[in-house]
Amino acid sequence: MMNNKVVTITLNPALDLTGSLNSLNVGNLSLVEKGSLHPAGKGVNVAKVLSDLGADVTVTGFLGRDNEAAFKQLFDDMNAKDEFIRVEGATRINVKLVESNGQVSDINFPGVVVTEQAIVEFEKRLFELAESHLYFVLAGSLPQGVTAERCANWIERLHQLGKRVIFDSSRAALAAGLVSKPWLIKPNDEELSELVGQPLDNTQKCQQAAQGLADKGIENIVVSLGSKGVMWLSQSDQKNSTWRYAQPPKMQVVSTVGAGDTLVAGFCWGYLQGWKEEQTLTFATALSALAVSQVGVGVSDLQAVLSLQEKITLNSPSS
Ligand SMILES: Nc1ncnc2c1ncn2[C@@H]1O[C@H](COP(=O)(O)OP(=O)(O)OP(=O)(O)O)[C@@H](O)[C@H]1O
Ligand SMILES: O=P(O)(O)OC[C@@]1(O)O[C@H](CO)[C@@H](O)[C@@H]1O
Repeated sequence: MMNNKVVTITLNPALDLTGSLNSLNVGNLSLVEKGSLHPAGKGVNVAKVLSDLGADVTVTGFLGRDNEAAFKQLFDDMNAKDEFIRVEGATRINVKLVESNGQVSDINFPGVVVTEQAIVEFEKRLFELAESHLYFVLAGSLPQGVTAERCANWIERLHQLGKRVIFDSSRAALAAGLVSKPWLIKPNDEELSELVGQPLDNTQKCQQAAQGLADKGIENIVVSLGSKGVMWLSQSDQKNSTWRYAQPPKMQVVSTVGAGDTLVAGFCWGYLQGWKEEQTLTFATALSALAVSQVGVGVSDLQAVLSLQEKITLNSPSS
């Protein structure tokens, strides 16, 4: 059955201030050639891509009251239902400096302070949304005031309600959230390496690390490998696990910011559409590969994604 509805949760959104420059001179003057400021944050980026693809999106999390206008405008443009809890202060501004060789320096700020009262309000809203939704994408870092354990508890409760939680976070939040059995996680290779506490310098090691997580009861482990593509371990039960590896062609990189969020959105869309796994993987890989040729996220040309999808190579990871 086709299901178009999804909730994205961004506990710590951001306005991204992106500057393109020839090269960054750390500790010295750098001249930005072109700049833009746009509403973002991992869950918001996922929502934007899903909405461009045609999903019925509801967005929630915590948003600072002082600078909400750009977010409200984006949600209106996306036709998304705005269920963000408003909190005192301003949503953070994260700085992204993109050099002409494609290298990105991310300077991420801590974000607003969330009170206990706002958290209680958020919980109420989240579980109301669970009455009418199956898919939840929880993406990004935690603001001050929200502990990794609290976040893990939300995943656990959604899991117990039979919801499909797609979880993309890092550091302590990722480690705590894993215990709550999200339905799909998408670490990049560095995050996976940090999680298992060892370098993952070849595919086999990546595979072993992902298998260890699957053994703990996570059905889908998607490991993003930047320009090298995507490895996916899907395990519907202990006996049936499948490894797939998709590689994109070489792309002209403008900015990689949001590529991971676009990949998450592609996976979610494939599931919402009821596609077979290979179709979902090649589509999501093409979608994210194309995303690196632009600043910000969004799908402006679906035909270009479908053409690129035909150029995605599928292998088993050990080959
Ligand atoms: N240079 C590239 N060329 C082609 N595809 C790319 C490139 N960089 C990223 N991608 C695609 O985007 C996906 C996600 O990228 P990456 O592994 O960098 O995620 P990430 O580290 O979570 O990104 P971010 O946090 O910046 O959004 C990759 O798996 C790949 O499909
Ligand atoms: O602090 P987090 O939530 O880990 O990351 C936030 C962020 O870097 O992620 C997005 C790109 O993935 C950006 O839009 C945003 O600034």
